Amino acid sequence: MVYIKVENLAFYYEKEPVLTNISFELNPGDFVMLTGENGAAKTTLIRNILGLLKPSIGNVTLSSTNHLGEKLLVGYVPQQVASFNVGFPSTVWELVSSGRYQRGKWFTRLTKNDKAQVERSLKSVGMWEMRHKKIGELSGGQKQRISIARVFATDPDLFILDEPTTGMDSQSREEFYKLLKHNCDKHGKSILMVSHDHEELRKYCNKHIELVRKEGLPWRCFSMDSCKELSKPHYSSH
Ligand SMILES: Nc1ncnc2c1ncn2[C@@H]1O[C@H](COP(=O)(O)OP(=O)(O)OP(=O)(O)O)[C@@H](O)[C@H]1O
Repeated sequence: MVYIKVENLAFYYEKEPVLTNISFELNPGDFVMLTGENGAAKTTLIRNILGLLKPSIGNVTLSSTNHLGEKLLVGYVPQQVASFNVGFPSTVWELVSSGRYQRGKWFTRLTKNDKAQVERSLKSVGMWEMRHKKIGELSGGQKQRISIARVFATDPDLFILDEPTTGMDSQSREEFYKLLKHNCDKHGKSILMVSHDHEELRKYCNKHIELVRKEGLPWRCFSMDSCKELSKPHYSSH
């Protein structure tokens, strides 16, 4: 089963090419790191996958179902999402709980199950003790963790994370990578993560996509060599 299939993708801003020759697949249980220098179009690639930008050439296909045959749920943490202002009125618990409400059902009460998932999500990013704090009172790194916890609370099948560990210290980063890997190996979750922390992250990932600039390409245009297999994924749906 394939969650994301990218076939010969190229993308142009106006007439300016920034991506060319991108092809890869992401399967259940895959933990994929996406690297490349600043401006290598990593975010642009993610926005093409999410359907926020339309490929200029080629195709991106996102599965409609997960490995259990249910609707595929995608959790996206954009780059530098933690920009809630000082006056943001919600508490940590309220914001993360909002990940459990389904669209159009804002007045439904959280079930016991929902609350347990919110608790697990907050604990997984080390923010349980801070659940009663106002969002505006948190540090940048703490706000970033809350954004991640909210995505965890939705229990997605596919995580698309754009530099999610910005503002985290190295111990928290390592714990976060371990948690993600556990979710891939044990529950068949899939992850596509943009990162500049590739030395550390490569211990946890099973695939690596690097966007590189090749001889003969326009100066802003990046391409990929391969989707390198770093290890075998542990998860098998059979
Ligand atoms: N809306 C836009 N219009 C025109 N050019 C853009 C637009 N957004 C990004 N670009 C350009 O596209 C290129 C890729 O940008 P992108 O943000 O995808 O890179 P990135 O690899 O995610 O960078 P970073 O590591 O710095 O976050 C850059 O040269 C950038 O200036």
